[in-house]
Amino acid sequence: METDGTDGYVIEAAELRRSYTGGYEAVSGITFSVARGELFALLGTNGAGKTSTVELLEGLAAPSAGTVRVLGHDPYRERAAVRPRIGVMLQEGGFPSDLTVTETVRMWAGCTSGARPVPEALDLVGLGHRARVRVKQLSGGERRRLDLALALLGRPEVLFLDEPTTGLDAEGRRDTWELVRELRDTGTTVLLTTHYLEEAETLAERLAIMHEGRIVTTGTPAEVTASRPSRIRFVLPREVPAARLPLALCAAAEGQRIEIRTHDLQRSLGELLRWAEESGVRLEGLDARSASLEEAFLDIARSRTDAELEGAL
Ligand SMILES: Nc1ncnc2c1ncn2[C@@H]1O[C@H](COP(=O)(O)OP(=O)(O)OP(=O)(O)O)[C@@H](O)[C@H]1O
Repeated sequence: METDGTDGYVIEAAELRRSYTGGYEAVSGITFSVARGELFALLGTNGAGKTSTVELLEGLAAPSAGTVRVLGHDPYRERAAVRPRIGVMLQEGGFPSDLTVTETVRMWAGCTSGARPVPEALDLVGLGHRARVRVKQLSGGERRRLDLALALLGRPEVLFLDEPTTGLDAEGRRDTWELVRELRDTGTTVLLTTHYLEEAETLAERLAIMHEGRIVTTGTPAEVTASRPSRIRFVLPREVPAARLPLALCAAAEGQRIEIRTHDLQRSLGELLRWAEESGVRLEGLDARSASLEEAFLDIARSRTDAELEGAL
């Protein structure tokens, strides 16, 4: 394997910016790095700038400012050095739809150095049984898998997956997760963008959440969720007003529906259950859960918007 000259980081972005014609800045100075063999997820609200960022990393466009290195090279200026070592799964592959699955992969293999045998690539993504089918007859999920087969064809050291499981059913999604994990376990570095927070929570070792062109938070999934509150929800019986809840439990009430947000789930839940027991109150639909990435994400999107609103006043 070639040395990357990067002290273990195979992707490095520093103060990266990207402006489109007309001056709109979609990426506004982001800095992050991905270590060899790491699975890093880039998350964000719609239009946050994820695809614009990934295209810079893939060398499909040049940044308007800042630097990007992939495997120690500038992926735009030194494309010839980088391209054979990366695999790219775009959001929409766009294949000639009259070709069969095998013909499509074979055609792609012709442009890929050291390509895997076609049957191996198809088996990897669970498309072996569809080898003779024309691309136009594939389902949306099967097309996504064909996209993935093409990205994996050259046994890439760095794999870019842009929304890899969009359109896949639950089983297909889990199969793809399994495959992505196997690739990571064999040393492939993976940069993933996704709208599915569960996907990022399950797969990513580290992640960054983007909002309006900036990275708002970054860390391991546990670090990103750690600062967020856990929550307890339940419905009080009609005859018990929310005001009767213990003062220490800071709760939001919508009629009889109660939501408690807490940084000490065990203590708050214990206190609530003791009170309910002593008062003989039944808590309907009781649900207690630790902060998830989804809540962290929503919190970030909301608080940023609130902060911006306050700033604008
Ligand atoms: N070619 C372009 N010209 C002008 N603006 C663009 C272009 N491509 C994207 N944008 C704008 O840049 C911003 C970021 O888009 P981008 O596709 O990178 O976001 P994203 O995070 O990938 O969004 P999504 O999750 O919706 O796919 C958006 O406001 C988008 O409208």
